[in-house]
Amino acid sequence: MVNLEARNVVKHFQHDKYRLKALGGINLKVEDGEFVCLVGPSGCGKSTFLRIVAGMDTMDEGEILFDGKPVTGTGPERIMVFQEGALFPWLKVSDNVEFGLKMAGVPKDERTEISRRYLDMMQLTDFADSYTYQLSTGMKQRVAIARALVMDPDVLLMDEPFAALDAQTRDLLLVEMQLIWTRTKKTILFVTHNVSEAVVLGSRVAVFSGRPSVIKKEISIDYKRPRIPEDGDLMKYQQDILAELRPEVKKGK
Ligand SMILES: Nc1ncnc2c1ncn2[C@@H]1O[C@H](COP(=O)(O)OP(=O)(O)OP(=O)(O)O)[C@@H](O)[C@H]1O
Repeated sequence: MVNLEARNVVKHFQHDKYRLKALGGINLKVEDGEFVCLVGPSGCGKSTFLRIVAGMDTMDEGEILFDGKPVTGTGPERIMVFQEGALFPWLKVSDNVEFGLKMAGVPKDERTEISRRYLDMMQLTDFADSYTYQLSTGMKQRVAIARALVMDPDVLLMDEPFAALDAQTRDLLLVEMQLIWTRTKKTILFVTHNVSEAVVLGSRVAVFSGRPSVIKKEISIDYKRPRIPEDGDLMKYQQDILAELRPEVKKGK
């Protein structure tokens, strides 16, 4: 079943006197429980598109449908996972994870039970009472993911969440992310500039063209999980994506 659909999404930005057309008509259908990675040249509008899907930014033309209904703003069914920097340093890890539930008026006992479950899933139980500044970057990123997951959204929107991580931590999180997806069956839209990351995570990869961007090609990754970046059989998919991407990056230069 399709639960998220972008129809001809167009977005301009004003730069002094120049009106920049960022999104040139994005069309994308995402089935319930799919993991779709968005790749494209720098500045093509991936983050802009994700913000529009989240309801945090508006579009000039087109529409986003969730379960067939137009999206008109933010909603609890679509949650953006912010970078680890968006955590609250004055709150303990458990309170960071519970924050959205508290805002939603969920009673303390229930909040604690839910956050314990996700802290366990993210292997953070021993750090529940620590402050976020006492954690490594990878651990903070896991807190940020747990904070989104506790809200039990249908759709998780992730904008380059692993970009600031060292290679080893990223490899661990790539495996964890696949386990989380398998366990929770969430629909995930994941922006990355890293093609290897996209083929490891995605059940499908959508390649954006240069600005004004459209989705140039969608590539299904039908391959067993959990996947690791070193798996040589994934190279074929990477090459297909890079063949689409290279001319777009060159055009932009
Ligand atoms: N608030 C804004 N005001 C003006 N222009 C903007 C704004 N946000 C984005 N843009 C422009 O829109 C285009 C798309 O930006 P966006 O950040 O969505 O691209 P991206 O594909 O996510 O890039 P990257 O991969 O480098 O993060 C860029 O040319 C950028 O300059």
